[in-house]
Amino acid sequence: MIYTVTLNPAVDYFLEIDELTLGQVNRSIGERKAPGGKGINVSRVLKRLGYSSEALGFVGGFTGRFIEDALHDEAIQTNFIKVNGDSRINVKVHSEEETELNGTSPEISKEQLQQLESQLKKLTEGDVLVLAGSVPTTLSVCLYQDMISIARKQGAFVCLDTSGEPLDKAIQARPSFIKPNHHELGEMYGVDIKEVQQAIPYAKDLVGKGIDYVLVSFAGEGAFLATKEEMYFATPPRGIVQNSVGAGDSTVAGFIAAMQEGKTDREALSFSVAAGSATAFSKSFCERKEVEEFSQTIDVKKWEEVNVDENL
Ligand SMILES: Nc1ncnc2c1ncn2[C@@H]1O[C@H](COP(=O)(O)OP(=O)(O)OP(=O)(O)O)[C@@H](O)[C@H]1O
Ligand SMILES: O=P(O)(O)OC[C@@]1(O)O[C@H](CO)[C@@H](O)[C@@H]1O
Repeated sequence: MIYTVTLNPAVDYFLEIDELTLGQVNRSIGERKAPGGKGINVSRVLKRLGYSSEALGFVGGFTGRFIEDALHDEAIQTNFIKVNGDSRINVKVHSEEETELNGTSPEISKEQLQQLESQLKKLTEGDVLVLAGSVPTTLSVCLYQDMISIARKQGAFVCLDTSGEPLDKAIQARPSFIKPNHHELGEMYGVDIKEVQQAIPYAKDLVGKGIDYVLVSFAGEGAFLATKEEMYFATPPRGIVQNSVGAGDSTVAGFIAAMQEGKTDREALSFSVAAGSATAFSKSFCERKEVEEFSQTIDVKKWEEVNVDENL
């Protein structure tokens, strides 16, 4: 079974605004609401790719009910732990640029955290656990690290997509797969990564630390996958970005779907990038058909075959 954990789910409130002006009343010309948070997005994209998963994490209040109902409407199983406060509302403004306003988490008690721990202790060999999104500031930065240790002990394959201190700590517990973007990778090593080739030694270092798959994404510039055996680079398709919210989560979901299908590492990278780009080019999330079509057109090379001057 695939489980996704979102510690801090959200109602994503998308507003389209012609020209956003700070300090003024801005009126939207279009809006929509969706259940959000990175783990939840992974569950939603997995569903579109043909895979069931169970969404775990903490929800509360009227926003929490909206999140659960919306997921059930999409036939996604949930087993959320209920908290007293309201789940946050994250505002995503689409104007000349994309601007995101993300809220904080409702309070989560020790008992509620213990319930999550009990859920993880029920994982079994062959399960996939996805830990994605920020850790609420009231919780320990070591939370993901602790969760990974439990899940790995149970024999689960653990995918992690987070940033900052929780990511630094979590690496020590050796997740099976991580997907930092180039800024997040740079942050881990205290460097500013501007070009793909700069990221290579850091990705290799992470593989050396025992992470089986390190997928580094560079938005429209490409993505590479480092494993013990090989390093592949994929050039994403070209298109018009409609909405980048959830593109990274789609990349994670694409990788998990590819693994479930027994695809090779090269194919898995192409499928993940296809899913990320198909989401970036759509108003909402990718659909399986377009991911398959993009995946056929994506050029994946072994890193040593990449001509940096020609390809980057
Ligand atoms: N301009 C673009 N053109 C094509 N594909 C894109 C573009 N931007 C993002 N993508 C796709 O989305 C994937 C993830 O993008 P990115 O590197 O920005 O990750 P991220 O920062 O985790 O994403 P997010 O914006 O969801 O947080 C890329 O690997 C690529 O497949
Ligand atoms: O505040 P976090 O947990 O870092 O990110 C939350 C979030 O911005 O990430 C998703 C897109 O990846 C959105 O659905 C959600 O609002």
